[in-house]
Amino acid sequence: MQGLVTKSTGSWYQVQTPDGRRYDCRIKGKFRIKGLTTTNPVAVGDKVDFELEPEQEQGVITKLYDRRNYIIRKSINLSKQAQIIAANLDQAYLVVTLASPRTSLGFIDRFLVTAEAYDIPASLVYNKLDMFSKEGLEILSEYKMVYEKLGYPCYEVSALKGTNIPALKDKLKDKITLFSGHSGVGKSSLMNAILPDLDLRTMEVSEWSDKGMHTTTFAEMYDLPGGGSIIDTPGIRELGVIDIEQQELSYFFPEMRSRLNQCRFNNCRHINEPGCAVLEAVENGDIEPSRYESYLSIYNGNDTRS
Ligand SMILES: Nc1nc2c(ncn2[C@@H]2O[C@H](COP(=O)(O)OP(=O)(O)OP(=O)(O)O)[C@@H](O)[C@H]2O)c(=O)[nH]1
Ligand SMILES: [Zn+2]
Repeated sequence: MQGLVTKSTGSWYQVQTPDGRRYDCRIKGKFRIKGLTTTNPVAVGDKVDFELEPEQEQGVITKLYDRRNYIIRKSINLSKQAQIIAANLDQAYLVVTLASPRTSLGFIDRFLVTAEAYDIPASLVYNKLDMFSKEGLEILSEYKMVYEKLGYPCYEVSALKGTNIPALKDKLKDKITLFSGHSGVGKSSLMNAILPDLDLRTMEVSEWSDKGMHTTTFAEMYDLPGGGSIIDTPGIRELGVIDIEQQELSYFFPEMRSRLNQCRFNNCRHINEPGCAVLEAVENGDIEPSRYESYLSIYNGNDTRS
């Protein structure tokens, strides 16, 4: 049978067939991806073949189909190992807040660079709109302008009050969307507002523990009532930017990418080179200083997680 992986614990995978049934499956044999050593070979969003074990409700995954794209998380140790979080995404949404807690611009830019590197369209969802003062709303519209100009759609919502949730739902229709965000930005509240029957989740989790499966999920997919699905990544703070060479980094900033062929040197690092079109654009205000700071920070390998 063919199915879609909707949940993964690293040893168990939940696979959904086109008729909507879900089966718990294990993996048999080895699945290797060229050039990438991963701790989990199959991830949420993967299309697989599986066979049910005789007289059992559980199955064995026998084939993994090619991925359109995938996102990974670096392992904590220094080995080259990575964990695949999700595969075959149509878009990635980062939930952010301007206050309580404030999502830093460095964090946002890092997320956007990662999405560019994986070739996944990214959007920003500003939550807790109900908390904004008049000045706050002005700052918000400035932020939105910066990112929208770069081609990243921005939405302002209140999960608490339900503001602009129907418009957001429209954008999710028939797409597979990854939701990401710092702890406390209201990602869970937002998902509850989008998926009215999310209470199902807690039930499923306890069912899994009854079977003695360990229930630390990397990611989980939920179907939207009107078509499409969203992928939640509980406990994952940041997507890993691995495999980006320093020389490639500017390519993942759209405002730099469009100027790269105007630099005097074709191996320009855009740091202090004469005739650098990027530096020139920063100086005359065509590139946002905060974006350039993020470039330098990622270039120098600094952690911008705060
Ligand atoms: N005022 C306001 N508060 C909100 C809104 N959305 C969420 N909150 C509050 O923000 C806090 C964090 O919300 P959660 O939904 O738990 O946030 P989360 O991002 O899932 O965070 P973790 O559960 O830590 O991963 C809670 O106290 C929510 O009630 C909103 O739109 N407006
Ligand atoms: Zn340059």
